[in-house]
Amino acid sequence: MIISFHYNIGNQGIFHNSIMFVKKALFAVPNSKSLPIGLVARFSSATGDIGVTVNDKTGVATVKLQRAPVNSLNTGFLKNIESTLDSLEKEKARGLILTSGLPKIFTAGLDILELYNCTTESLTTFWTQLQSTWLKLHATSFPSVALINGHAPGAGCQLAMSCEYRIMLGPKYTIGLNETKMGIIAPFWFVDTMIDTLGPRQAELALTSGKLFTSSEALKVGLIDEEVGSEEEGVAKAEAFLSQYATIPGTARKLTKLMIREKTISNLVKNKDKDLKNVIDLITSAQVQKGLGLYLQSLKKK
Ligand SMILES: CCCC/C=C\CC(=O)SCCNC(=O)CCNC(=O)[C@H](O)C(C)(C)COP(=O)(O)OP(=O)(O)OC[C@H]1O[C@@H](n2cnc3c(N)ncnc32)[C@H](O)[C@@H]1OP(=O)(O)O
Repeated sequence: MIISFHYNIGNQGIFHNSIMFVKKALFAVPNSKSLPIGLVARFSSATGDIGVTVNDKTGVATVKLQRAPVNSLNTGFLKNIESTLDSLEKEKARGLILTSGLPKIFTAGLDILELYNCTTESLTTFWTQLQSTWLKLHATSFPSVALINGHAPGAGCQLAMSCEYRIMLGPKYTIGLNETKMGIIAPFWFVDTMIDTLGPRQAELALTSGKLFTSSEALKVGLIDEEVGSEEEGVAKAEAFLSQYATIPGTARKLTKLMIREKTISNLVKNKDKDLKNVIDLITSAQVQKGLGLYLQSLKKK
């Protein structure tokens, strides 16, 4: 077994090293870093770090999101995720395992600091990037698995639902679209995605109450496909899921996926401007700004 070392200087000048085994090759992704879990830096860089490893036997890429402290999704991080997906498409990856390199958090969803005290201009940049990153993830040509190894509220749940298979580490973490709890409304394409995943009845119950599901509750309603007791088990299950596609012709697989997702995708593509306007009207209102301020304070007080 050959072990190779990679030394990267993080955005904030923090020194990292990582150990990768011979079966895995470092994938050339712009702006990406490979950080071992134990060396996650406690800073929140503008673009975050994305660790990408590709198994050179199977062609499956493991993408680890790393933007301390909670992988919240800001414009730069979303852009970084989108570039990573672009690179994987270009390099013809055979599968994706999307997971977190941080302990306890898959992603805390949208960076609330992008919503609070924002300007119409900054919100437009942020929201347009979110739409674009989501469209890319939702329509990848390769099969995708979310290995949810921590909490996944709000847009964290949305990213997970856009993968084709969800495996969640139990039993401590929660997942769901909790927007109504914050006094905001999930955008229509979040709602569409949840309906596609849970069916209208369970989606309505979940969305109206802003429910955050434990892993076993999520399994019961079909929000996740498998619950596991350890990350190792999760990786093994993700690899097993993806391995079934090794013998399925890629184009037939991809076109079938896109046919099933077409309605939800084209609903956003056709209504991007309307969606943006809805968000600007909602988020810049005095009432929502006050609520977001209180929510941020409550998170900081914990
Ligand atoms: C029309 C608009 C629609 C909007 C659509 C989408 C909705 C979203 O995605 S909104 C975001 C939804 N997410 C949440 O509500 C999660 C909020 N966070 C949490 O519940 C907890 O932080 C979490 C369970 C994720 C982690 O808990 P802890 O491990 O205990 O960490 P802390 O709570 O101490 O947090 C550490 C640090 O991070 C800040 N934080 C947390 N979440 C966010 C966030 N989403 N955006 C920005 N910042 C966040 C938190 O305030 C702490 O900050 P400091 O106190 O300064 O360290």
